[in-house]
Amino acid sequence: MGHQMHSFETAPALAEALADRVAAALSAALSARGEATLAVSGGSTPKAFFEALSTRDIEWPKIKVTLVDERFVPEDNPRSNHLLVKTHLLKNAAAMAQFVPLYRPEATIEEAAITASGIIPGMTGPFDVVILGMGTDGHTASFFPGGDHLAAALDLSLPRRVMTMEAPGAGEARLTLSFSALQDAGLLIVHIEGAEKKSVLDKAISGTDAAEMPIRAVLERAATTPEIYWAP
Ligand SMILES: O=C1O[C@H](COP(=O)(O)O)[C@@H](O)[C@H](O)[C@H]1O
Repeated sequence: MGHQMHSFETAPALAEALADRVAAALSAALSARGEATLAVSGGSTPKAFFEALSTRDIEWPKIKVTLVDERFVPEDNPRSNHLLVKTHLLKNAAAMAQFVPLYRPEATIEEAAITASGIIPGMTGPFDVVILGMGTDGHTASFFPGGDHLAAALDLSLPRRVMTMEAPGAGEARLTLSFSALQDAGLLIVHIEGAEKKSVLDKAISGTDAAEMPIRAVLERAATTPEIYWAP
């Protein structure tokens, strides 16, 4: 399996181009089916892209947005990916989107994963668009090296679902979509920025062990060819 590389001179140029690309993919899905689904990542990288996408003139009320992963913390926690999306994406035209959070206020994270699996979009068929990030440890979504459920999360024979993940480098316990739910998106993007992440990506490309660098599962085994958007 290969990948397609899109390199930009600046992060703002990447944000605008990626917003155009995602908006076009969502519009195409809306024309075909009357609805569209988008799963986005958290972290610090997507902020400018979210801001740009929020201004695109598409039929946001018909678009369901969710997260590829989330910490098991409520929306008002500063480390919540929901808070990030609310602050930077669900505004301007995109304020009308249907956001479906991964976090559920259940007593345990296991119960939250079961509840979320029954509610969030993308559990019965491919997402129209998935935006992945990547950490400098090679994690993507909450597929962390050393994660307690990493093997199951990457197992394509297992159904689409929301899973729990704990790992030494993850901080809080996490909720994550399974790889089976992400890898066949109509448009599969890996969005990374900076020289350090480029060298992490190069290292990932030069090896095969997904347990060491889970982003390799995306690069090697995704049904949809991943498109990497990178700027220094
Ligand atoms: O923990 C996470 O980190 C990755 C990468 O985040 P960044 O801050 O380095 O951009 C992100 O893709 C993931 O959604 C998030 O939960």
